[in-house]
Amino acid sequence: MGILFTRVWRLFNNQEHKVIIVGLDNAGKTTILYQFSMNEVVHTSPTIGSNVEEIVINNTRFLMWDIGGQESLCSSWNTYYTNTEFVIVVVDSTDRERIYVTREELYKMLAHEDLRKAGLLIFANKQDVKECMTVAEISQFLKLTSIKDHQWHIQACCALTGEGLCQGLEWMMSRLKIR
Ligand SMILES: Nc1nc2c(ncn2[C@@H]2O[C@H](COP(=O)(O)OP(=O)(O)OP(=O)(O)O)[C@@H](O)[C@H]2O)c(=O)[nH]1
Ligand SMILES: [Mg+2]
Repeated sequence: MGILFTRVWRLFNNQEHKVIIVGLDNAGKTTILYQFSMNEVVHTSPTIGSNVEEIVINNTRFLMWDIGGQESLCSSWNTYYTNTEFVIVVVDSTDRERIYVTREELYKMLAHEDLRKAGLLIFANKQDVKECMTVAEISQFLKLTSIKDHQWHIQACCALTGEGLCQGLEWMMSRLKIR
């Protein structure tokens, strides 16, 4: 019984958690994905389709899908939703004009049945740029406090330096622990 329990526990603990990284084009999704997987800044070009990487942190495995954010691609985000445990929404904090587009896409996603149980992590990226939107401003624009049916967290970050990314992952790990 003890051995069986241990095996089941390991199996459970070892499972891969599916994460999708979405957001408008140029937000920094691919840069974030490769900061997670290689710990460095890669030269990116607009993603057509998706990139996927396995990220292992303290024995916890995440399978992270970085999905292209160009307007024509947003309508295909839903093909990635099945079994997703976390949605990471990357916001370009310098892009004040399109924050409302992000809000529209965000609420469309949250209403999708396949994401009913998914946790939501918002990265307010490009915090290195002067006069970018703050976390408080983005929270307000996105009306985050109105989200009651999903666990959510917003994290300021800079994908170029990696600042703030670990804190985002830590929040995801903390959500896994309390399940
Ligand atoms: N200043 C600054 N630039 C960043 C930051 N993160 C990403 N970038 C730049 O923003 C541009 C777009 O980054 P990507 O990671 O390709 O953006 P993306 O969200 O994957 O874009 P799509 O694939 O088109 O959806 C690149 O030139 C990055 O170097 C950041 O934190 N600060
Ligand atoms: Mg990309």
